Amino acid sequence: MLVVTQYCTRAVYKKAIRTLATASNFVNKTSQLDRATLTIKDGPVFSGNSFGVNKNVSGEVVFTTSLVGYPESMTDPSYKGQILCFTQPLIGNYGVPSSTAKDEYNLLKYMESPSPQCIGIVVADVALQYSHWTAVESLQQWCKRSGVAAITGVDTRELVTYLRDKGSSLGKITIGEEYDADEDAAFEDPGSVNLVHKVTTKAPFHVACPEKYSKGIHLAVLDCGAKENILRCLVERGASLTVFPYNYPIHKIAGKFDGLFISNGPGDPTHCSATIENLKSTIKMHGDLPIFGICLGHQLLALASGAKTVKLKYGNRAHNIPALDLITGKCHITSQNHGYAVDTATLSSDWVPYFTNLNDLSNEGMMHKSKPIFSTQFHPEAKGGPLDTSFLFDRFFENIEAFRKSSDTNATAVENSLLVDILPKERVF
Ligand SMILES: NC(=O)CC[C@H](N)C(=O)O
Repeated sequence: MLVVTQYCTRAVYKKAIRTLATASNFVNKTSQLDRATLTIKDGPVFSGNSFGVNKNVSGEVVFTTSLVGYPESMTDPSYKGQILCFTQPLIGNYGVPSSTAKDEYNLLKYMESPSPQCIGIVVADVALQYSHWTAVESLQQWCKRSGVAAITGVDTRELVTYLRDKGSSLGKITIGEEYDADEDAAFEDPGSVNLVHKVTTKAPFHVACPEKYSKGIHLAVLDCGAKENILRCLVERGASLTVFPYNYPIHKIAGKFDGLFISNGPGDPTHCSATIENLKSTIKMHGDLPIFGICLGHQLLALASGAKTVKLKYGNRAHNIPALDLITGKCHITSQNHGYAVDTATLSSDWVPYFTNLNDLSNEGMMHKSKPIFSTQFHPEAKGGPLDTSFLFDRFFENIEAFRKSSDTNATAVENSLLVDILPKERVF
């Protein structure tokens, strides 16, 4: 109260007092919610309360230690089919922003895709009331409306200690009466199917760069489940984008573009064998083309170059993971969400590792020794935050500028000849 009186005008002080009075009347009524159970396959069972859709779900249970960004994480297509546990104990207190608001590039303003991609969430303490200037609904309303099962009241410390010890596990959220082991249905493993197929655009679409920013650059993007902010990071640097389904024979048309970007996406990268073959051909046929891959894009590029990927014990999902730049010796704080990693020891002699994770020493990136190709395991576009490695997009654009100077491609003419005007302007579901 002292703080309030010291720094406020009388009117603001009165308003603050009213707010405090309301807050003291407020009870987070989670005990009035339906019962729910989180069951880990061959592991512990947690009782709690349901605040999401009234539906039982089953999937891989993973955890993120990020403190903010639950709307961005939940709409990240890389979480497709997973049950996501937040270790930050209070989730929902700033509500959920609009799922449909667009920015000046016709990209989603707040979300990474139009709806949640994880099938369930697990929290210690959901905030049923929220406050934020961008919020249009509560986390509870959003989960109910968009079909996400959600359980609160779980000791997430115990759950995460178990997952770190035993590794990412399959699990189920069941709503209603206490869990009955006899009614056990099969645990679904979303990782056993090609999840990229479910999230990729079904047909090419075009994101135009507004004239005032345009540098006349035209990029091809392979959409394996691209986060909206990745597209924004490319367009706001002056490129228009033609975004292709993940298995499009990109090698056949890559020569018409100023660069190729390969996006993030869900599941095991080895499921995308057509993409891996297409990338192999692209690198062989278009040796000077600048290429940049993020997360799954990095793993696909590594597989195309002959390296191998491995499944991590429990993955890296956080917004504060240190990655050492092996070229400059600088350490960057990075945003991550992945369960697989490239095995550095298997990189072929044409490639060098670019970054290393300073927590578990796993591979965080690679770079071709002579071609303008590099990729990172972490997310330089980082929604939500931190932005430390956004310079990698600038680096990609430096490669693009150098390529444009040395090649005679007229991207604008090619863009027109591809009839991009008649392509859809957003992802095709
Ligand atoms: N964010 C991503 O692109 C994730 C890549 C891959 N699905 C993994 O889990 O490792």
